[in-house]
Amino acid sequence: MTELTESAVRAALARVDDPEIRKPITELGMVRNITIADDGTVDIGIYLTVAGCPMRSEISDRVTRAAADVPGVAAVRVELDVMSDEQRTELRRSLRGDSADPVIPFAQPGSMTRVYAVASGKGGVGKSSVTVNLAASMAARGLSVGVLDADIYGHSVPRMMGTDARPTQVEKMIMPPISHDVRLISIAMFTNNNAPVVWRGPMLHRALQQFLADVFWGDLDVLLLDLPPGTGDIAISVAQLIPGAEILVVTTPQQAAAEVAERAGAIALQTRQRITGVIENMSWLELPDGTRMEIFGAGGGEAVAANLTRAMGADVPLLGQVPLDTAVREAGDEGTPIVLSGPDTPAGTALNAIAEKLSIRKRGLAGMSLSIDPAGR
Ligand SMILES: Nc1ncnc2c1ncn2[C@@H]1O[C@H](COP(=O)(O)OP(=O)(O)OP(=O)(O)O)[C@@H](O)[C@H]1O
Repeated sequence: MTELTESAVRAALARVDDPEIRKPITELGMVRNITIADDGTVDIGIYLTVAGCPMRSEISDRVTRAAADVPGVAAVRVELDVMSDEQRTELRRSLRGDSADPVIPFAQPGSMTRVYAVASGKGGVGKSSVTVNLAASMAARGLSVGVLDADIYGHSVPRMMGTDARPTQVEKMIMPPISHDVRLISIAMFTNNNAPVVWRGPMLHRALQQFLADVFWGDLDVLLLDLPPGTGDIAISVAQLIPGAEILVVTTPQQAAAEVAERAGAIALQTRQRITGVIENMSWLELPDGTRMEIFGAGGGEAVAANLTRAMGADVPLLGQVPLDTAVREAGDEGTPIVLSGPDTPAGTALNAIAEKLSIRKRGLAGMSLSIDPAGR
């Protein structure tokens, strides 16, 4: 029988990731001590990043499971401790580098993250529903995905993703809750009891900047921004803060919605941002006999795509049409997006197909930026 050693237990713990930071706890300085008794009982001391860490029982379970698997271990006891200020500073430094001022990682040259700003001309067209479904679908495809809910007027993303978790703060870093494998930050997480937020342009700009810079997003393949409806200041802020962000326009087939969506897109002309495409939502309702009832008319998405193509002088495709389906709303209310809870429904299929078109990693096989890009950027 092989002898039970501290290094064997440590090797097992190296496979335990912190649930929020998603890096091995051994690399994060979270293992305080490993003590092995003669009878095979292993005592493990673990440093939590903050007292009252919401993940404490999850971390304790993961550590117990990993250690229990080591041959020769008879029992595992985990003692939770909390990092000192110095340890937290050290952790922040190891994750963030030494820079005193947090920077927006997505605005740095060579950033590997594709940033999609989801915009619509008016409210209620399903922008948030589209955002959470694209995010969940891309994450299910193995991409590392984040969502920033910047829709201060109707921050519905946490509910649609089924989480009411609050972010943990380590030093000045905000750890986003993770739901359906998507890292999530919403203004709703920073307000009391869903109180409406009345913020003017400069405050919004500051909030957005903070969420982009202070949140520990990790190495994202894709970040989706759920913007407030309209062509307001926030679209300009996005362009200033992340010049490489691309725009996805969500509209309904209704002509009026199409007109406002176009205005939302027109701002991209001024800010020189790329419009990746148009998504038409609420396109039709499928009746039990299989016929389609076009409740909001027809052709809006096609018209917006054609007009934006003309205005931008570059192809702006209609990426897909998502039918009206009560299952979309129910899935949102229940906190599991339809792409996961009903992937074979017409709406789930349409949203998954759009997500597939957008799931293009910037990073190459060696983690380096490729000089060619299938989407022609
Ligand atoms: N394809 C669809 N079928 C059925 N219901 C839908 C569909 N898309 C969205 N909905 C429902 O419509 C309502 C509005 O959607 P959502 O909140 O996503 O819109 P929004 O454009 O983000 O609105 P706002 O920006 O004003 O908050 C929600 O109740 C949502 O569940």
